[in-house]
Amino acid sequence: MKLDKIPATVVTGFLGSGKTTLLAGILRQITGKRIAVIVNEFGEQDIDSSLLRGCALGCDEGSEEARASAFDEDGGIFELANGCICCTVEEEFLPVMKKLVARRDDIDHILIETSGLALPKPLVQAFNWPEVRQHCTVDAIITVVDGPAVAAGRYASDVDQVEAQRRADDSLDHNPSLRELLDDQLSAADLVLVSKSDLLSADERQRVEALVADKVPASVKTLFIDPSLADDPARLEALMGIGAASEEGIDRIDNHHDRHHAEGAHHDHAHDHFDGVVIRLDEVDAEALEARLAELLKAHEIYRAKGFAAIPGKPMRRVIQAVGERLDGYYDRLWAQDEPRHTELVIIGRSLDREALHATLTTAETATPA
Ligand SMILES: Nc1nc2c(ncn2[C@@H]2O[C@H](COP(=O)(O)OP(=O)(O)OP(=O)(O)O)[C@@H](O)[C@H]2O)c(=O)[nH]1
Repeated sequence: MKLDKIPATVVTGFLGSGKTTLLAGILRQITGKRIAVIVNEFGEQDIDSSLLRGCALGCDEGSEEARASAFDEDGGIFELANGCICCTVEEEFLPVMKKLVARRDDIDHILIETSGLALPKPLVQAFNWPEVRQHCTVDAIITVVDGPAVAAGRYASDVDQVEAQRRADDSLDHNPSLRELLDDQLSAADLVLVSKSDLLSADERQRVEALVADKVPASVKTLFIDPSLADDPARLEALMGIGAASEEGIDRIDNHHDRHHAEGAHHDHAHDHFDGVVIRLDEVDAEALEARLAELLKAHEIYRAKGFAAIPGKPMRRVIQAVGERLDGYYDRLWAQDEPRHTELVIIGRSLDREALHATLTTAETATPA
């Protein structure tokens, strides 16, 4: 039986901002991970779920069996089509989460795409319900911002779309303006992805960057993405926090970093370049580690940190994950008898200085290695 919690990534962002494109890219690329997807259609008649369907739990042939055993009826995609997810948390979202919790041995990660009109906070609060909290954890709230729409000032003025959607569905209790929605979605964000950066000029990019920076704290980072990100599974997976706390995930990032630097890689993608480093430490003080991580998240261009820690006197290892202002830790499993008790963290970001990060984190170690 699984002792660790299933991480859930919430992807929010306004209508048409690129949430489904991002999720479909992830589901197409990621292999060997069993991913359940909750998608909140809200008046769109199945479009998003049909795009995603067939990709959940992997698109490759090898996953067919896993799909059949884990999600007989639904293929891994759970549609919440009866209204905006934040207005129907109790009736719609919780029952699906309970269903997933019951099948937790078959699920590695949950991806949730909210409707473009949803306010993410009520959804996140639902993770505090006892049945859900015990087995699931919010990995990150990722807010997708439509770069060209923000650059063109559409969020400030175009309230008509919201009105039209609201009239189309009685269960939408709130009536936010686009500006309010953007503010709310940004204030909940642990990480902001600005989509369609391939369509932005340098000036527009700066405008969007300034607008977002004005609304999020220093720890919450903004990354510009375009469709080419979908061709880069290692970094896409790392960015989304999928599998990064596993030994295998850590090795992949480590190898990718070393190869990348050995090749002196040059990227001219429209999306921001980002990379991962692995930090290895001995036993650490849990509080000190979290405090050091919080400092680093503010001071460096870190998109997320994930891994596990050995805490003195604790027979179980502690999973650590940090993104934006979200810093979580929980004990997931016993250290095996022949397993060395050590701490390993993957840090994903831009222009990362491994030595500097190590120098800060090593102060959380409780004993100097022999
Ligand atoms: N040029 C460009 N187009 C993009 C990008 N991401 C998404 N799109 C396009 O933007 C449109 C909307 O994308 P979706 O992924 O459906 O957006 P969404 O946020 O899921 O939309 P809703 O489900 O309506 O809320 C589609 O036509 C995509 O092909 C991008 O990075 N660059």
